Order: sequence, then C-alpha cells, then structure tokens
Amino acid sequence: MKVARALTIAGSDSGGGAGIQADLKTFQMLDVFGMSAITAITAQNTLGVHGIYPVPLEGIGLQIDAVATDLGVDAAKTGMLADAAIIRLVADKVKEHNIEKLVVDPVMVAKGGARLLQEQAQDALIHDLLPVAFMTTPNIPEAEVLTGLSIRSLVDMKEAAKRIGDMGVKYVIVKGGHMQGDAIDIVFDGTSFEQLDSKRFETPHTHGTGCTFSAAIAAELAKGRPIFEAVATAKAFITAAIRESLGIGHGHGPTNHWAYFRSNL
Ligand SMILES: Nc1ncnc2c1ncn2[C@@H]1O[C@H](COP(=O)(O)OP(=O)(O)O)[C@@H](O)[C@H]1O
Ligand SMILES: Cc1ncc(COP(=O)(O)OP(=O)(O)O)c(N)n1
Repeated sequence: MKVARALTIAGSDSGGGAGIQADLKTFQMLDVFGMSAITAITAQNTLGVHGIYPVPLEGIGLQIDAVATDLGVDAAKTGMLADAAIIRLVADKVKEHNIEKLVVDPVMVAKGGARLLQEQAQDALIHDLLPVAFMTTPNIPEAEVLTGLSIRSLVDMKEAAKRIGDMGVKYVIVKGGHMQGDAIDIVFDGTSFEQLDSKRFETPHTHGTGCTFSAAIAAELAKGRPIFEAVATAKAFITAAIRESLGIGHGHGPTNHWAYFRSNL
C-alpha cells in the first residue's frame, strides 16, 4: 500500500483548533500520514492568543530536514511563520528538498486580533515564499495586504487572485470567509477562475478554518488528486467542519474535524 505523506510547517495551537494540531487532525481524517515542523509555540485557546514563543531557526530547519530526508514529503503546507527569517529558511528548505506541492496559507493575524506574522515580514512572504509555492490560500485581509487592494466584491477577489498569481505562485485561492453572504472562494489557475461555494453558517466557531482548509488541500495533493478535485474536497471538508462545529470553549471554538466522515455526531 502506498502511503501519502504530508508535512505541515506551522505554529502549535495549544487549544487544538488551528495550527499544527488542526493540520494533523485533517491529514489523519483524509487518510494521509501527517508530519510537522513547528515554527512557534502559542499558548492559545478559544478566547485568544496568550503567548507566542518562536522556535530557534536551527530547530525548524532540522525538523524539516529530518522528515524530508527519511520519511519523504508528497505535499506540504505552511501556516504561522512568525517572522522574515523563518520565512526565508522555509523557502530555502522547500527548494533544497524539492518540495513541489507546497500550499502556503499566508497566516498574518488570528481572528482574535493577535499578530502571528511580524508586519515587516510581509515582503519576505511575497519575494521569498510565494515564488516557491504551488498554491496560496489568502483570506480577504491577507489578500488585501498582499495586493494593496480593497476587496469588497467577487470582482475584487478575482483581481486580487490575478495579482497574487503574478507573484510567481501557480494556483491562488482567495477565500471568502470574511465577506458577507454565501462563503464563496475564488480559485485562479493563471488563466481562468472557478468558484467554490457554500452557504454561510452563522456560528462563532470558526477558529482554524483557514488552517483546516489548506491542510485538506495539501492532503489531497499528497494523494495525487487533480487540483480542482483536491480543492473541492477541501471545501466540502471545511464546510462540514463548520456546519457541525463542536461548541466547546468560551469563545471562538474549533471546527469539527470528524464531521466530513461522521455527520450528525
Ligand atoms: N461562516 C462560514 N460558513 C461557511 N463557510 C465558511 C464560514 N467562514 C469561513 N468559511 C469557509 O472556510 C474556509 C476558510 O476561510 P476563512 O475563514 O476566510 O479563512 P481564515 O481562517 O484564513 O480567515 C473558506 O472555504 C471559507 O469560505
Ligand atoms: C498557531 C496558529 N496558527 C494559525 C492560526 C490562524 O488560524 P486561522 O485558520 O487563520 O484562523 P483563526 O485561528 O485566526 O480563527 C492560529 N490562530 N494559530
């Protein structure tokens, strides 16, 4: 049996709803062997981020080397990268280990407002990481930072996707979770656009939606699924996870990583 292997390079969320924890749960649910390189430890729960402790660069590099040289990586994703030095290191490691299917979730600010990427690191994201990425999945505020555009409509989302594509990344998904109305994501392949649609669920429990969505894409890519099949599965996975959220914690709770396979828990 061939085992698909996916690596997440991201921060740890002690609350288990986002970051490395969300990614590994998603990989597991989608039948992919999950591995991790932790960039920072966060003390975090559904009420917010209470502390951030970046891992030394050497330790991040060694984690990536350790898994890439032994277990192998069919696809990888990045999440919280904290600062420019970490971004540059990750970009170098992606090149060194020839990781072709890299999904970059350009995490900048947690929904509660805590900065997960230093503002001055945004340039490194654009100039060092996006050019080695296969796909990137910005939410609306992230797409606005990357492009300088103000995004208010699907037309604006498409323009942002085009401009981000021009930064050297092959596939762009501008996610519509922060818009009004239905949750519509725009997928751009360098030439044409597709939409991923779902109704919007009125719930406060959307902690880690972006992490889970990008992890599901990486998992499907690791299995060798075609791009549009991979992103459609990821959309179905995150939609079920939001629809059947668990209702735990006192704030913005996690999504339900079981829901896609075990509806109506
Ligand atoms: N309330 C919601 N109902 C349905 N889908 C949602 C909702 N919020 C976010 N999504 C979907 O979840 C995925 C992650 O999007 P988003 O929340 O914008 O990312 P991020 O966590 O990076 O801010 C997207 O597919 C988006 O459309
Ligand atoms: C450790 C860590 N990484 C990423 C995030 C951001 O997660 P995201 O999926 O963008 O959604 P929110 O958590 O902001 O709701 C995080 N919080 N922690």
